[in-house]
Amino acid sequence: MASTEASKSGMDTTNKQNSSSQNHSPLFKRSYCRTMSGQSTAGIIVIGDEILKGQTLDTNSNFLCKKFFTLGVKVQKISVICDEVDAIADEVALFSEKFTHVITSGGIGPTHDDMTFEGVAKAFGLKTEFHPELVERITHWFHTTDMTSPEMKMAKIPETSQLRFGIDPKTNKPSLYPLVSVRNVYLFPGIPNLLEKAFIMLGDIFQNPDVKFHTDTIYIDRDEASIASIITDVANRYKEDDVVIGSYPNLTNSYYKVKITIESTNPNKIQEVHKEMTEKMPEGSVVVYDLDPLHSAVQAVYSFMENPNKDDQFIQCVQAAIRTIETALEKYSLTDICIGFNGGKDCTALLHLFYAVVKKKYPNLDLKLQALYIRSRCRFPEVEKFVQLSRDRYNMEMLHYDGRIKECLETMASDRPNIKAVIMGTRATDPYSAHLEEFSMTDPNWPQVMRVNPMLHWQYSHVWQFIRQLSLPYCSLYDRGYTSLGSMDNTHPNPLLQYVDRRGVLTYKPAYMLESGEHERDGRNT
Ligand SMILES: Cc1cc2nc3c(=O)[nH]c(=O)nc-3n(C[C@H](O)[C@H](O)[C@H](O)COP(=O)(O)OP(=O)(O)OC[C@H]3O[C@@H](n4cnc5c(N)ncnc54)[C@H](O)[C@@H]3O)c2cc1C
Ligand SMILES: NC(=O)C1=CN([C@@H]2O[C@H](COP(=O)(O)OP(=O)(O)OC[C@H]3O[C@@H](n4cnc5c(N)ncnc54)[C@H](O)[C@@H]3O)[C@@H](O)[C@H]2O)C=CC1
Ligand SMILES: [Co+2]
Ligand SMILES: [K+]
Ligand SMILES: [Mg+2]
Repeated sequence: MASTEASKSGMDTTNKQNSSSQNHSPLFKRSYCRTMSGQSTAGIIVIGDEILKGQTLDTNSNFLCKKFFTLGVKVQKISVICDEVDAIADEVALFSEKFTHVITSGGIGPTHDDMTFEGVAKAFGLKTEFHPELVERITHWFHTTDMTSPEMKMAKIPETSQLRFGIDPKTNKPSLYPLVSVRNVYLFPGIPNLLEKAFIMLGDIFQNPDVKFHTDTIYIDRDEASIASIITDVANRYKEDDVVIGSYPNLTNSYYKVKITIESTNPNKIQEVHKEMTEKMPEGSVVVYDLDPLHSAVQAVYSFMENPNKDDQFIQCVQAAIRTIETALEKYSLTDICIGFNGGKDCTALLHLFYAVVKKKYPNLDLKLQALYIRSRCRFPEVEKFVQLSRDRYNMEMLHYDGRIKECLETMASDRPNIKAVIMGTRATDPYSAHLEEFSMTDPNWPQVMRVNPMLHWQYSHVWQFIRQLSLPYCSLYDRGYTSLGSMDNTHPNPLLQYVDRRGVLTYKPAYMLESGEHERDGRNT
């Protein structure tokens, strides 16, 4: 079976062989995007009428780009083409020339519109033929020996194809269905979870064993235009080195406006560029930002416990909050307790504390945290959205109720009698909260649950210090001058944060810039 391409297709092997072997060397110069020496490149061809008709959103190419990035392979181009033999042949021939690896997604199934095998064969001037091993599998699988059946069509692949069976990580056995490749072209099925499974099993064949890629990220809290010359200047100085610098503005993140990425095969180079770039940036513009604060939640939260600084009020408050939550978890099991989460800043800080203390106490927990969310009428859509995002981020089971808090608690008492305690972000400066303690039952004329208030003595500034120090996401309204959230008809941005920006537009500073915490409710009519 394994015949060399030359004899089969009678092609002039010299220049074909050289050129194809030549373009296998990752060093060839005509690549589109900058690559580092030794770096392999890839091209992705998404095949499917359904994509071009907008009926199916292409997720395969994004999945493949993420995977290739971690493998250190530089994806240079993605193209989406229709299920047509000539379109496939042309694109595959071009990509096979230009890139180290070519991935096709789609069109290898049994239906009439699956033409990828014919297309790839045509790209290399090959015929398709029944591959004995695939015939045998398909016969056995679909119980058919009819060579004209649609199923058997999947066994008709380009001559000289290679079959690759990965090891299924779940069963640790060879995968049932092989991946077909022809030269440097790998033909994946279009169905996302089949493509993803196949790639996860086989992706290592694309890894450059001898080159390791390092990436580093710098976050800047200035708009990109104001620092573009610095970035360009540094990038030019390292143009000839094995360094690729990227700049990515982000208009919605609460912590940074530009993310700078530095990629290189040489870790020392990365250090050098990092140092030079950060030194050249404006004073105070480089921010420490944690992309995934949940990942480091336990370590970050419990590092406060090790902080010996006895007279730092903020540290004391955080330590006290951790201890109160730990005590609550001694008294109540996770089914007895829930967190009152209404998307506000206080319970945003509280949720992270609660999450970290629970994770420390129950490291292998797969239980969802229970959260109570009583929705007031005409609530802000931004709050609603943030509550959903937080639910997913912290894997919470939301107990939703609509209406007045007291009634909702009554309803909860009957349909969730297991809830005995609610952890809340109440602070003593909240209305009617001065008398509260860390553990205070609800008032006698209220449904009886234990209110747990770990943040009772936190000041307004402590809440923001905690949130921002840990890069916690928070409701976007707080970046627009809202300092305390009620419903839309009784809340507006805090007048104390108001200012006129350089274009003469009236804007508001973010909530964390409010100096005097006692004015936190100046934006509330009630
Ligand atoms: C579980 C619970 C028990 C209560 N018990 C009493 C009581 O016994 N006597 C009494 O007079 N008042 C009680 N209240 C009402 C409370 O005193 C406040 O009026 C109410 O929490 C709104 O506080 P706030 O406007 O300061 O908002 P926040 O400052 O946002 O409230 C502080 C914390 O309460 C929790 N919380 C507030 N509103 C909600 C909500 N809609 N959904 C989920 N969690 C929320 C959050 O954890 C929040 O961090 C209770 C409220 C709750 C949620
Ligand atoms: N198990 C396996 O690994 C293999 C299975 N097959 C068979 O082939 C058929 C499916 O393979 P193909 O014909 O290649 O699929 P296809 O090209 O027919 O696409 C199938 C469906 O996958 C989705 N899809 C396609 N491209 C996508 C993209 N880029 N992003 C997101 N979604 C996308 C679309 O919903 C499309 O209708 C099935 O019948 C399967 O049994 C064939 C080979 C391998
Ligand atoms: Co198909
Ligand atoms: K199809
Ligand atoms: Mg298709």
